[in-house]
Amino acid sequence: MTQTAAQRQILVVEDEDIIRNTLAEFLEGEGFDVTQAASVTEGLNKAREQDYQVAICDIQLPDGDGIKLMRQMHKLNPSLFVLIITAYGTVESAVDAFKGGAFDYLTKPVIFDDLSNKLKRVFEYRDLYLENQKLRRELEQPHRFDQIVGSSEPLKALQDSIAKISVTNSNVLLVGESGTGKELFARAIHSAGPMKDEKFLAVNCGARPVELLEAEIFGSDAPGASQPGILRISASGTVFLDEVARLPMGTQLKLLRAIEYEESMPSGGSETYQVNCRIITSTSEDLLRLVGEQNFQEDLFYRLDGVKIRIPPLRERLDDIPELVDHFIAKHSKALRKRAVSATSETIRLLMAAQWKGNVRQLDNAIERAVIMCDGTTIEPHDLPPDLLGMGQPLPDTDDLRSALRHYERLHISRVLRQWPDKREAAKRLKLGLSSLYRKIEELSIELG
Ligand SMILES: Nc1ncnc2c1ncn2[C@@H]1O[C@H](COP(=O)(O)OP(=O)(O)OP(=O)(O)O)[C@@H](O)[C@H]1O
Repeated sequence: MTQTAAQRQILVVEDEDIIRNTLAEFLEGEGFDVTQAASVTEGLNKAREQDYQVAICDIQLPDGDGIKLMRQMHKLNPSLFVLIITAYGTVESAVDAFKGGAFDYLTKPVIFDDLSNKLKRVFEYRDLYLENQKLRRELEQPHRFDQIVGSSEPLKALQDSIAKISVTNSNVLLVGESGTGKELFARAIHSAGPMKDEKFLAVNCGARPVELLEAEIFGSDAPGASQPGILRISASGTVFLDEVARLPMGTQLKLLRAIEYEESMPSGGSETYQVNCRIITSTSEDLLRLVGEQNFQEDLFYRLDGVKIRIPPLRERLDDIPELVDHFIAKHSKALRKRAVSATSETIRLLMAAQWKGNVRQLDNAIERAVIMCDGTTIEPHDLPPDLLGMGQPLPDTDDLRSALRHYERLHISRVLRQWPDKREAAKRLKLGLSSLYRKIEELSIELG
């Protein structure tokens, strides 16, 4: 998407006040959103606070050089494009600037026409570059299913499995924590299968009187309570039984029969009917454990477990978060008629450090809230739900100060470690020595993710 000049943010790092102010004035006149910094330290701080699209940096700054600053800013934001300002006639420094990753350079005194042309080029190139990256990501995913967002290695492997299984029309068990996308994957399997034009019918097997549940699944011919039942009306489509472990034991036997003999009987009826559909089941529980506890039929378990797909929790595929965030921002901005278009790198970094016990559904809800709270077009860390990073953790259940301090210490160190998994970096942030950090991890029994 091409942005207008007003949406484009430029950081100008130049120590000479008069040059910096003139540049800023000119750029603002051209419609850019300009932030000024007079040193490496200030420039770096600004780059940490916000993502700029372009930075214009003087090569010589009072506390360091612009090329080093450019390298550090690239680490924070790899899609930042930099124009370096060099003194007139210093070819070597222009070469250094290119080697260091600058897009182009300007010589002092800066000529506005030259600056305008170079900026025009940089933004055109940047749009093409980002578009190209997006296309490349899409091309790298041969089995991409439209609705499934993410390109982490675990998700790619999952998409491969789904692509293979969907064409066979066999029954499938999807195993994954709540909110990982089991229903979404069930729909994807159906839509990529040979019977994609037939019906997809879903039922949640939890919390319902057994008669109602059985009528809904197998049908009922009882007078006054007749129901077709999804196994009967799905014909050769797909039936999705969500949370299959919640089926009562007797109902599980009926399901086993429907799968084994490919036929079923409605309650209160006297004639069997053919079951021709694909049956996709899902569970967030450990079925084998339930079999051990005699809460799940062993035969049904072996039937279902044959073709099983595990959907990894979000914490095992954090690389999907940036794409999911973009996807949910677009979804909610549209629904809420808001202008939010992106999240800052800091926001993404915080999101990647959160625990996500509620998986993708929780991320979806967090972004919805952030889109509502967001004032401008960019989602900032303060727009996120406050309890996301453990700020809303339960209070310690003791009045003893020492235990309470240990409790907070554990929470704080765990949060920093999630955010900075590299222990050296975490120790630096915590202002602890590395060995002290290791000692604390052991003393406080901190689990490492
Ligand atoms: N990879 C993904 N890409 C896009 N949206 C996703 C993805 N995974 C999950 N979602 C979305 O997250 C929400 C939760 O997904 P879904 O209902 O399929 O999860 P579930 O595992 O079936 O949850 P539950 O077990 O609680 O029923 C849905 O809005 C779904 O569209």
